[in-house]
Amino acid sequence: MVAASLDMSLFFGTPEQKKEFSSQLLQNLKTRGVVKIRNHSVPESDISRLFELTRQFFALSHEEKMHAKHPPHSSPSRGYSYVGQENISSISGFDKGLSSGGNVRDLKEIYDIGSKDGTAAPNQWIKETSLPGFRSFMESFYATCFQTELQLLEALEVALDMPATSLTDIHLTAQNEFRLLHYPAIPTSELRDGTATRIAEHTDFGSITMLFQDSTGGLQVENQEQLGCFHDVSTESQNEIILNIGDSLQRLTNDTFRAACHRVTYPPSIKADDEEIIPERFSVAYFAKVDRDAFITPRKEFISDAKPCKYEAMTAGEFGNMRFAKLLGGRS
Ligand SMILES: O=C(O)CCC(=O)C(=O)O
Ligand SMILES: [Fe+2]
Repeated sequence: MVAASLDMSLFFGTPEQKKEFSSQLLQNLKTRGVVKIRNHSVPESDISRLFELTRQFFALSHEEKMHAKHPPHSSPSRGYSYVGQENISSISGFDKGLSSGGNVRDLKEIYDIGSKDGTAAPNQWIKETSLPGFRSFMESFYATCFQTELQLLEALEVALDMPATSLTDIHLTAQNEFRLLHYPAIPTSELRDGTATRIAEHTDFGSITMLFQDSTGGLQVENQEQLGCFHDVSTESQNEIILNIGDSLQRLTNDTFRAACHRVTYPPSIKADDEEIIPERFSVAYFAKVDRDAFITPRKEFISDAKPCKYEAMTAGEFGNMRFAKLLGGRS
């Protein structure tokens, strides 16, 4: 099953078109777990610059990147983590009541950025001279993504029949996370015995994730109508946004739709038995988060006698801290 591609210009059209886009969005997230979006409000020129700077960032020397190193106890994540430092298998199955995915190494290096006004944890920057313009571009790209995030949340309010602004109102402090990812080129043999992967199976834990990926391939998402079955999410153009929901929105809607499990492994064109080099891959994930002091408890419109409340009261901040504690436990 392939991920559908939706035209977001409908959202900006007539009220009927907006409704049509919104219900297609929800339907696809419910069944396929992920949807691709084109004609959204992030300018193509910004996405080109984003990939250019992401490549340049990871091409810097280890010392230059370590100038912005992830502080040992930073929660949420901030700054640079080299290959092997963060292994997401420590939180595989986290909110699904499953045991973790064991001790699988992720062969990725990452750089995490939060809001520039955030109080949760300070951003960590490389020297301006290492990559001139990097910081100012990333700060402004964060703000651009925030506007698109609010539009997508509005579309979900429409599709879910929620009161207007009920989702956007709990996202106004923009305490989001923004992650640059680089998966270095590796021989297929590195992934063969299952002790290492590019990124292990997991769900995201914010409300929605907007992902940008290059054309390398390897991203897979669990089919929501056939759990346990993963399908490839290829990309026609790096300008598409790949959208999935996270645990917080699953909780808020009392499982009306579920956070889809996803992972990155071999690109579809390469098989485990081939003796080949898997090319390097770049992606950027923008994780929209519910405001830290807002509750992610199921809202009353999603609770009924037939569908009792599944989750206890908890703020987004408390939920995030729980999850980061687990992730920090898996760091080397
Ligand atoms: O690199 C990708 O395409 C996915 C990254 C991801 O799932 C994450 O960072 O949560
Ligand atoms: Fe993810």
